[in-house]
Amino acid sequence: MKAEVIQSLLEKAEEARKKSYSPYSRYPVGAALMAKDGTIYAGCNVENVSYGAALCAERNALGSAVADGQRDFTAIAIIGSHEDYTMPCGICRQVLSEFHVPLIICGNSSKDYRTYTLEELFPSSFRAEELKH
Ligand SMILES: O=c1ccn([C@H]2C[C@H](O)[C@@H](CO)O2)c(=O)[nH]1
Repeated sequence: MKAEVIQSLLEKAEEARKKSYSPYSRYPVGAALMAKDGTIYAGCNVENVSYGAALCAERNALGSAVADGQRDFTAIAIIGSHEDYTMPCGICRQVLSEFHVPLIICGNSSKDYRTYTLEELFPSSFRAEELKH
């Protein structure tokens, strides 16, 4: 993926991060998911007084994209902390795996990031084919 495209995803993730509702953890996260047609869907974490009801930025971005009819994606960028690279949680890895989001860009600012393949972050995943066994 071209550096300029990664840059624009990180910028969108950073914008969404500013809208995070995270009064309990005080850890705002933003995500930006690119569909194969180039459309970008943003999401932020939305927490709840019942802590377990919190929704992560990545899953909110994916939900918006799917509701808009998207099923094929090229990459997702995530920004949480500005001190460290923000890695997706286990549940988000499972959900990204469902839609085969192939590239995960973990940023700590719009300029500094690391990229991982889905396979690197979520190897040997549980697959739909297994339900047929
Ligand atoms: O990849 C991540 C990791 C954490 N969070 C959120 C969940 C919770 O609101 C806060 C602290 O865990 O960060 C995300 O949105 N994405």
